[in-house]
Amino acid sequence: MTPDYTTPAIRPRRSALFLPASNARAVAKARGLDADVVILDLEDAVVPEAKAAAREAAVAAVRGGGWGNRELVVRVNGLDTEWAADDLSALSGIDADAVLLPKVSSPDTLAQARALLGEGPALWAMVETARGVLTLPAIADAGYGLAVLVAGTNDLAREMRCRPGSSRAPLVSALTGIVLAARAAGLGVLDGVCNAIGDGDLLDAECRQGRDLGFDGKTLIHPSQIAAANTAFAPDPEEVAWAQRVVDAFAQDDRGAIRLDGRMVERLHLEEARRTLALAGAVAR
Ligand SMILES: CC(C)(COP(=O)(O)OP(=O)(O)OC[C@H]1O[C@@H](n2cnc3c(N)ncnc32)[C@H](O)[C@@H]1OP(=O)(O)O)[C@@H](O)C(=O)NCCC(=O)NCCSC(=O)C[C@H](O)C(=O)O
Ligand SMILES: [Mg+2]
Repeated sequence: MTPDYTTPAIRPRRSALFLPASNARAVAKARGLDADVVILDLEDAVVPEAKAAAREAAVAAVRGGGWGNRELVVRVNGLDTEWAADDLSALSGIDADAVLLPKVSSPDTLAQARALLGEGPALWAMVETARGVLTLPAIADAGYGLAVLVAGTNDLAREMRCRPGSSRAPLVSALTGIVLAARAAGLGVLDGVCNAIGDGDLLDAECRQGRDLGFDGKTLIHPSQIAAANTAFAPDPEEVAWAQRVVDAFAQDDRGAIRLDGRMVERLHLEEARRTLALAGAVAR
């Protein structure tokens, strides 16, 4: 039977922390951090001379356990590089939650990766090439155990030759496209990284923007960024209180649309409210 890689229950993915798999100190530290997802990187954060050692370290880190409820993901090198086949075969059959593929520009990349990986971890795909953005529906619908799309804003900005600035305006249409493709295919979706370590205002603004665009969470590069993402991508107390009021109101009134606090509320809002409560409950757990 083909494994079901989609996530039936709500799984918070507010914060997804990248770290080089070659950095033993960071790997040890990550086991105690409050990130929902830890991504051990074999790609851009690891220099060519360290690729083999990083791969061994990633496998050892997965096998070593101690990750608690965090989702553990390994980002492999691009399928067109000399390292990808070894990365994927080393990860086949081990207990990572997912393998993150960089620079996915077509469904073929997912097919090739799945063939090398065999059954096992889900696939997550980075959308960070112009071609990848233009091919989004086919990628998102391709199957092969694809569970999450991840925006790669650094590579995308480089390819587009745009200047995102603090508003990220030049990237917004691509970010929206990534969210739309993920939602249409029932996938999770994560925003790109904020490179400015120590600029709390910029990080907060990017987190709010990502949340408002519809992302589930944000990829991060430093432990100091986790708290901001965890706060921004969790329902706040007012949202939770409103969601509970919507659920309670529909329990008393079975019409399709009702009036609550001077606003029209429909059954679609009830679904949304139930999701908010489920996410808040999952975060609390
Ligand atoms: C960016 C860094 C290189 C900064 O490193 P450094 O200045 O050494 O950090 P600190 O001195 O502030 O570190 C303090 C302690 O925290 C640990 N640490 C640092 N970063 C991490 C981390 N990401 N995860 C876990 N722990 C971390 C340090 O080890 C220190 O610990 P201790 O000594 O015990 O106190 C560095 O932060 C870093 O390497 N970040 C991750 C870089 C990375 O993975 N990049 C690739 C992914 S992003 C990407 O590729 C984007 C995408 O593809 C796109 O195209 O957009
Ligand atoms: Mg990238």
